[in-house]
Amino acid sequence: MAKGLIIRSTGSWYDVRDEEGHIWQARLKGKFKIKGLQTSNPLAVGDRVSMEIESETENTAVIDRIEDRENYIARASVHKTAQAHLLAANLDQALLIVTLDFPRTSLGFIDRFLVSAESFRIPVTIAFHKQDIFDEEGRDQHQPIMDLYAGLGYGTIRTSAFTGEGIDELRAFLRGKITLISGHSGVGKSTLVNTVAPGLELRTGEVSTFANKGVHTTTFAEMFEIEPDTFLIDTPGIKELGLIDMEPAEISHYFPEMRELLNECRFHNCLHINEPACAVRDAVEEGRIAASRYHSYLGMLEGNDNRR
Ligand SMILES: Nc1nc2c(ncn2[C@@H]2O[C@H](COP(=O)(O)OP(=O)(O)OP(=O)(O)O)[C@@H](O)[C@H]2O)c(=O)[nH]1
Ligand SMILES: [Zn+2]
Repeated sequence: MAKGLIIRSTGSWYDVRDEEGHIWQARLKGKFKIKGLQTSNPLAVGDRVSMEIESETENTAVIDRIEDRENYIARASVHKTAQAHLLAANLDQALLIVTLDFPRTSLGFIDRFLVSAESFRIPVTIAFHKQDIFDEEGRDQHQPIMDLYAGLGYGTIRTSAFTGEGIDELRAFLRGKITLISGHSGVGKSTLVNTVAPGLELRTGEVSTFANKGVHTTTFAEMFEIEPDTFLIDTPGIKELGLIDMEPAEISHYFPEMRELLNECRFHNCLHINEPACAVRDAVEEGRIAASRYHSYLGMLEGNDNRR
């Protein structure tokens, strides 16, 4: 019996890293029931499991137990069934890479990601990348946006793969943790990861997934060990990270600045649109809640998906 961490999933086979760092090819034991969450796939990257070694020579094992998850991320199943598709489990934190230009990441996209992460209880740090591109004025324009998110409890960091700005800080942030890395196409995710972990190719031989520019047809996440006990998760499906089964009245619970006012609205099921005596709308009018955040909120209520 050995304990391990799932670092890769291809559907029915899993790569499981044992405590010595050896990687086994493992399958799930025939009759295996997981209580609780109904998902279209039973296990995901980041799951901690117990396994029985099957063959030392063929390097195979059989998974017979899974430890309770701290958290997980999922997205609506591609086949539109009621079941969610599990993307990854036991994440310590997420790093959202954004660029205020070249290309511009919209605040709506950032807010949507933050709401999803809040719903999955994953703390987020936002990297404002490609700092080298901006002149002094452009750098200054970052500050109110960074202050907004820092004020809401999110980490913020300025980074550049070309000047090295923020790279040491980023390394320290990642050390010893399992981190989900996300950002839309073109923000420089691959470049940043390769700058933070230049030896990644040598260590995993799997870096192609990070650099892969193709259409993401696979929906299986992969975990990269960039240094001992420091893992990055790249989930192909993360761009689809949706507001799974989120009731309209629930969305404001995932805006920290709205959450703390909810008891002050007259109606307990207030949607903060045009109800009387709404504490959230008062806060927006008085500038205590940023207009951009409220705008994102209304967009999510309307089912606007802000994916671009
Ligand atoms: N100026 C500047 N450009 C950068 C920086 N980091 C990455 N880039 C450039 O941004 C472009 C996109 O970088 P990638 O690393 O391929 O971006 P990606 O986010 O992985 O993109 P996808 O693979 O499409 O998801 C490339 O031309 C990079 O050279 C940076 O810090 N500064
Ligand atoms: Zn209200």
